[in-house]
Amino acid sequence: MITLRGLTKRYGDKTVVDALTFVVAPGAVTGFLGPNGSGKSTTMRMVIGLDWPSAGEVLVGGKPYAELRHPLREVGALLDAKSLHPGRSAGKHLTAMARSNGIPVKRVEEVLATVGLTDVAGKRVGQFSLGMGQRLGVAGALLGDPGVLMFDEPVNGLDPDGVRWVRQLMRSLADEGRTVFVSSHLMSEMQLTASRLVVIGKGKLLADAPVDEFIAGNSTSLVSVRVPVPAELEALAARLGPAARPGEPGELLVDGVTVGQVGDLAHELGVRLHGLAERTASLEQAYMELTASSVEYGVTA
Ligand SMILES: Nc1ncnc2c1ncn2[C@@H]1O[C@H](COP(=O)(O)OP(=O)(O)OP(=O)(O)O)[C@@H](O)[C@H]1O
Repeated sequence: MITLRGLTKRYGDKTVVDALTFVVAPGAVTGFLGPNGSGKSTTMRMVIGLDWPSAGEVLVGGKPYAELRHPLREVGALLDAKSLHPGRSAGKHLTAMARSNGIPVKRVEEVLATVGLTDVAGKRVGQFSLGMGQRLGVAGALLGDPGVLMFDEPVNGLDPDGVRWVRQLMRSLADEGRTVFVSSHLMSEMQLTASRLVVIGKGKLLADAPVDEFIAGNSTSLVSVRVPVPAELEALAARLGPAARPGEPGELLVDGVTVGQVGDLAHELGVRLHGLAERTASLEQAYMELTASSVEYGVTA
């Protein structure tokens, strides 16, 4: 479990993490979302003691990171996959990590196999592709077999196979009862991977909810109705009033009604339909609506 209580970080007069209070629970993948510069990496860095809070606290399994006796056995993190010694082999890198953290060296082979790098264990890290570097970072996070795992943009640079692999890995780690906290900008991927979401904007908490609840609460579902005859489309639109607005040519988008209600009304008016469907909101839509006012470097159309 990761517990944040009023966690705050200031750089000069800029507050980049602003009084965050939430709990990342075990047994689930929790997605950590927010626009560029919203403070996700800074928050994660404070969890593992790489940055000091200006105020508040963050606990891992009930303790501040500095008080953990065997930190790598409690919390594993992939924060910056590029911060590796380029001249060292993957195997040597992990062995050094294991030795300095009291982890049995036989774990190195196990985690190399888990991330699919066994065959390149002797290769120098400097020759690794971006995806291989990400896999090695994940291996490092898993090395101490920790109960808490944190990944900052883990699918960055991975091919579709790698993306699917990360998704399955995150889910299986959560199924084993671990706490999995993962940041990403890929909404469709988060929708598939996470069961809970924490969303921040300009350092402040915007949402902390199960994915389904988040989508339902931050987006509007619409009914799309397609009418081939323009006069009939107009008649239907007139009866629906302000709830209806034009979509694509020959389409109306209707707010706050069910598919059944629109179908019944069309029947009553003798309007012929070529399509009638519910447009369910995606996580991306819900996220865009929630964070619209928190985007720091956005462009206005
Ligand atoms: N060492 C530092 N000194 C001053 N400002 C910093 C420092 N580290 C981060 N910041 C600022 O803090 C803010 C939050 O940055 P952070 O990297 O945590 O955001 P993020 O949500 O991870 O962004 P991204 O999605 O782009 O990775 C940014 O405005 C950044 O410029």
